[in-house]
Amino acid sequence: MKYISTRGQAPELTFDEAMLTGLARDGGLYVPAEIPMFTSDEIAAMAGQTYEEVAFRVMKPFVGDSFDDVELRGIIDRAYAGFGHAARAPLVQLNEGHFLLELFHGPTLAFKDFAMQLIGQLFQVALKKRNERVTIVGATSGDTGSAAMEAFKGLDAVDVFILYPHGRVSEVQRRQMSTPQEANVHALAVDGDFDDCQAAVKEMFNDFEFRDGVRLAGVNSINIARVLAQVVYYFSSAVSMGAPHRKISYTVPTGNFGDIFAGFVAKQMGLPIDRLVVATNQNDILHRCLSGQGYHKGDTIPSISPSMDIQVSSNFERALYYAYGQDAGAVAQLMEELKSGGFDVSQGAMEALQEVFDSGRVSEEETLAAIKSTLASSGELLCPHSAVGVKVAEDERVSTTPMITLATAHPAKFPAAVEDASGVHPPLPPRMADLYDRSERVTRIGNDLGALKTHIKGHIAT
Ligand SMILES: Cc1ncc(COP(=O)(O)O)c(C=O)c1O
Ligand SMILES: N[C@@H](CCOP(=O)(O)O)C(=O)O
Repeated sequence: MKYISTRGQAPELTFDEAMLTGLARDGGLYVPAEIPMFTSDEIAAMAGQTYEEVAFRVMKPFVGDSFDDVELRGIIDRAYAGFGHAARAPLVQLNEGHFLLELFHGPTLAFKDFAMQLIGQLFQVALKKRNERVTIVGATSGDTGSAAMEAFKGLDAVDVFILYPHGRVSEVQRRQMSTPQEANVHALAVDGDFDDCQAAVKEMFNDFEFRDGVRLAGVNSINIARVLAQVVYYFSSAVSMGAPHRKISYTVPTGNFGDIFAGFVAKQMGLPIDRLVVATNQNDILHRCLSGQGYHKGDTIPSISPSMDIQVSSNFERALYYAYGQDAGAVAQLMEELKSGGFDVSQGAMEALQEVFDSGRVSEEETLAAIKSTLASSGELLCPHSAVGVKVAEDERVSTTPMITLATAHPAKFPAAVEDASGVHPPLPPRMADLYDRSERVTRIGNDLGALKTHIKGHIAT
């Protein structure tokens, strides 16, 4: 299996090379040169298998020769051993035809753990074989950062620097990033928003002297391995609902478009997904774009679903690549236009996007109301991001196809908003009960690329 850049000017790589490379050297994002397809029989045979077995079958064609079967099975088993639910990603019913896929039973209580725990293991094995070390720099609006620190803390061959927007993550998210005491993980509170953090990471990748000097790697959804690991739970959930003999739709609380892009990949692999519904909060650039208004940046407005406070949605580039018929030149041109504020999507590409994706936007009041009404009607306490998804799913459901909404984080990560909406204070799981007593270690830093690079170079273990 080979991986190619959405902008067409970077070398073709194998799975492990693409994973360790992160951003392509032409500024684009790696995608599989060909998306593998499963037959109906192969999909049907996944029913009743463990999550780990489904992960093996789904990941194997993407991994190719980069890891042998014994290595891959061991990696998958270690990745999910620490999850707090035997099913890993359990489905619960909210009402007739509407189900919730709980993706928050991992070590940091968000869906990011599914991919991050896996790539933590993949990195370890790959770096050991190559006898190399890397510097991971990541941007987070709260959840990627804590998941990355958890997956990579204490590893010899990796230093991790996580940039998060100062004052714009929840207190639990901040403490999850600032309290690990392992010397190889570093939390950097940047004076800016998530888009500033993500832009800084991409600029570091585009500065080849810095990139090669520190041997830069990325674990944001820039990294194709991250996105592919998220394909697995579309398969595990769909087969448990009757796929391939039944179509399923998904609603996905969306920010950087990685999670829903994983759903797009699952659909291309033959999973009978009917609609993929993008649910946004008031930072609704994706909803506006999918409604035909072009992709034009606005200001990021802080919300009660802070992990989705994103304007430049990194993986939308991958969706555009397919919508433009894999025309890398067209994608490169659009990304050039984005630097000056945005672009309009051609009619053909818009039709291709709308053939797969629907979208909806949810206000702050509606998010609070969705938390309250879902608790009353089903007993499920939602985090604000999942509530955005549930609200859009309820609005968008027009067919008899079952709808699965992805519950992307545990309510205890956002206790203030959840309590405000429902009157219920969601407790942290017992293993994290002392989070507020642990000492914090964080560096406050300006939104200044030079200062960030200097800080990182000065704190890498040699
Ligand atoms: C809790 C939560 N929900 C939803 C999202 C949006 O996911 P994506 O960025 O993959 O669109 C994020 C951030 O990634 C998140 O942390
Ligand atoms: N919401 C994310 C933003 C980064 O997304 P990623 O999927 O590209 O890592 C977060 O929680 O950090």
